[in-house]
Amino acid sequence: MPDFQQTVGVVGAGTFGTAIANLLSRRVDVLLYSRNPDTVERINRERQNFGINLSPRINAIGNVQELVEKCTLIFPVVPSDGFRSTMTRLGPHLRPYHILIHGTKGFDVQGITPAQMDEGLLEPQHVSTMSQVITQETVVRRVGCLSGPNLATEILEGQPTATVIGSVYEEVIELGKKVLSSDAFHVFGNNDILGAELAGALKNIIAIGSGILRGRGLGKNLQAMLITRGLMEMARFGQAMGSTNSAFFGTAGIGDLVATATSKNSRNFTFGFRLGKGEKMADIEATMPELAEGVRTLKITWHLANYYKLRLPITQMLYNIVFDGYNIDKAIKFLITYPYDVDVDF
Ligand SMILES: NC(=O)C1=CN([C@@H]2O[C@H](COP(=O)(O)OP(=O)(O)OC[C@H]3O[C@@H](n4cnc5c(N)ncnc54)[C@H](OP(=O)(O)O)[C@@H]3O)[C@@H](O)[C@H]2O)C=CC1
Ligand SMILES: O=C(CO)COP(=O)(O)O
Repeated sequence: MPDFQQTVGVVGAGTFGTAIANLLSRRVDVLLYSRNPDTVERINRERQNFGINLSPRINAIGNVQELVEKCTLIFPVVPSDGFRSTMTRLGPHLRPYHILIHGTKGFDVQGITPAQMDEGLLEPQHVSTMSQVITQETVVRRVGCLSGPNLATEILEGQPTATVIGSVYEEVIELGKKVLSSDAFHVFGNNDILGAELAGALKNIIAIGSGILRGRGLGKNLQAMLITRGLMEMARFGQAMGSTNSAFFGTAGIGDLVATATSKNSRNFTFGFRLGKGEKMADIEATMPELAEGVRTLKITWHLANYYKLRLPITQMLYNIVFDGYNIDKAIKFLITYPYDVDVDF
């Protein structure tokens, strides 16, 4: 069995995968996997990615089998809609001794077509978190997630922040802390992995809403209320999905929500900002090369909330705005006059 302390793998050479690789390289050698041979060749030749110099301890790699044989600890950091296919590619090479800590903030949907989903047929059995996908597609059981205020652009600049590793396995949390912790990166642990994954995915929805408010030129009062009530909706949805509240009130929840819902470096906030400025969804998607996971998460969450018969007025309004072109000012009026009865209701 290879020694995880010598070489750690990262799957996905996007902005967050590169940021994680840079953090890891303070303590261990890193193999950064990209499925694109040109990306592998370029990174190894230029020793840069996204304009950031890479540590000499990072090497790009395009061979899955070699990656898995050389690394027992691997961080998959690919978008949620490519996560399952990535796991099916890694699956045949992975062994029970491997440990996977993913950094993906979104949901997987399987067993239902997009048209069936639009007909309202989505049920919980169709939706998985990334840790569930790992255990469905591979023999790996020691799984964790990274979740927290981790805007990749800031991490790549060397700015300090914190994260939480969610895992039911203490050894996964301890190992993650060991390889990632530094004076620029504080690592917490939480045994509620489901809560940490849900919080990381759901805050992207609220970040879109916050961007919309900024795009409309609205101020901090309303943004603060959106974040406050948005957090309540996240926690309520989490309860319906079976998680505790703890992750929502920590680093993975309110921590990441504040960062993502207030930063122009967030793709989700930017997506909302442009909607708020009056741009159409199709135009934004066509001109925004980066990924806004929250759009996909919003659709899945709205359908599941309907299944659970949850009343999530912010999620409802955002769904109407994003997918049905509902008038933003009417949506804001609806929320301001919504008959919320109590301030804190859980
Ligand atoms: N960026 C951020 O600030 C943060 C992002 N995250 C989360 O991390 C995840 C990745 O985000 P980010 O790195 O920003 O995204 P990017 O779009 O920057 O990069 C995604 C990477 O994943 C690879 N990829 C895409 N689809 C697949 C696939 N089907 N199979 C294998 N590889 C694939 C891409 O490879 P290729 O170049 O070959 O297409 C690319 O290298 C998201 O879920 C995001 O929410 C979490 C915290 C912070
Ligand atoms: O999850 C993130 C920060 O923690 C990144 O947010 P965006 O995907 O909106 O850029």
